[in-house]
Amino acid sequence: LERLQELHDEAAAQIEAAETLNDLRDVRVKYLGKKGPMTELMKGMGKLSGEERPKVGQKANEVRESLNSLIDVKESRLEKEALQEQLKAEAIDVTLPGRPVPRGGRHPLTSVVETIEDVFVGMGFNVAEGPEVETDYYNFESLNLPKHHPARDMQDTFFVTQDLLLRTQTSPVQTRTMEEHQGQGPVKIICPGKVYRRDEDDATHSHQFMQIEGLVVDEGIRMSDLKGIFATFVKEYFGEDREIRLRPSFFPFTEPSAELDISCALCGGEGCRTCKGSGWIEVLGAGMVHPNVLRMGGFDPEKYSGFAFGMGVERFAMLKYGIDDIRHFYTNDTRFLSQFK
Ligand SMILES: Cc1ccc(OCc2nc(C(=O)N[C@H]3CCS(=O)(=O)C3)cs2)cc1
Repeated sequence: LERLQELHDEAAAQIEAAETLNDLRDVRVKYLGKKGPMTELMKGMGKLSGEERPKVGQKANEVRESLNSLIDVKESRLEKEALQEQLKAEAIDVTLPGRPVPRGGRHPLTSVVETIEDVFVGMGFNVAEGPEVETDYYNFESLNLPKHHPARDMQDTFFVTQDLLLRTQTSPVQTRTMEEHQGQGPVKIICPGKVYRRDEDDATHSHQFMQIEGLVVDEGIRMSDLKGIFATFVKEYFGEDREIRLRPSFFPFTEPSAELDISCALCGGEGCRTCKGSGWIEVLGAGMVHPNVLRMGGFDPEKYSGFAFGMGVERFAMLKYGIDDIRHFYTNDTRFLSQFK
């Protein structure tokens, strides 16, 4: 009987000390299994006296039941703990913010072109595009720049062959569009696109840049139409409280010609670094289409008149975003580009 009690206490202690379900199973096999001490004891029952045998048998059953219930209790506790551990490990915090998905973005020049296009399309302009490799005729001659004109100078232009070149402005698209109209107005287009100049790159000059030119040809087009279109464009693009002014200028393809200034947004016209103290910022060039250009485009200058303009896209982007070096647009540095997502 003492032996049975010893066994019970020994096993109970190991059950209590068990840390995993495996430890517990080992204790059950060790004490209650076929080769365990309990079985050994039961084998010895035969040698006991008549009065002792039932007592030992009963004690043995009590020990076995007690150990089984101790094991069951411990087992369910270990299983509960294991489940708690698993739940904690696999817990998902559904309130966490989603992981950002890396995504691309528009190039700043693309978004400036699209914004300016929207304004002019809103005023009834169509968008026209054309080839970047152009003939000498469309890039120069049709724009009233006859052979040997200084603007054709080799130093400014990338020539592919004697007659083929990289366009220095998007004006050829306007000539091509006029030709397609067979002398019938109205023409009302803007021509965005890449242009190329054989020039040393620096903070404000790039050998490749973008332009948006425009052309309106119809009967009775006047300088006031030109001014009206720009008044609307500048207020929509640069803000309602911007003022505009036209300064006389010269271009071979327009007569009279002008340059358009807008009042400086930073100093409101007092003068600052951005507007070099003048209070005004030049944004584009324009003028009434030269009669020779109309004629070469197939329009009768006695019947039709028109105005045209040209603007540098990088200049608009640099004004809008406060960028100080034009080369940022073309070096594909994601530290620069990712600011415009
Ligand atoms: C048939 C045709 C007739 C006339 C045309 O006149 C296009 C014009 N461009 C300008 C002008 O100032 N352009 C510059 C602005 C900044 S820039 O990008 O460096 C080029 C004035 S009038 C075009 C096509």
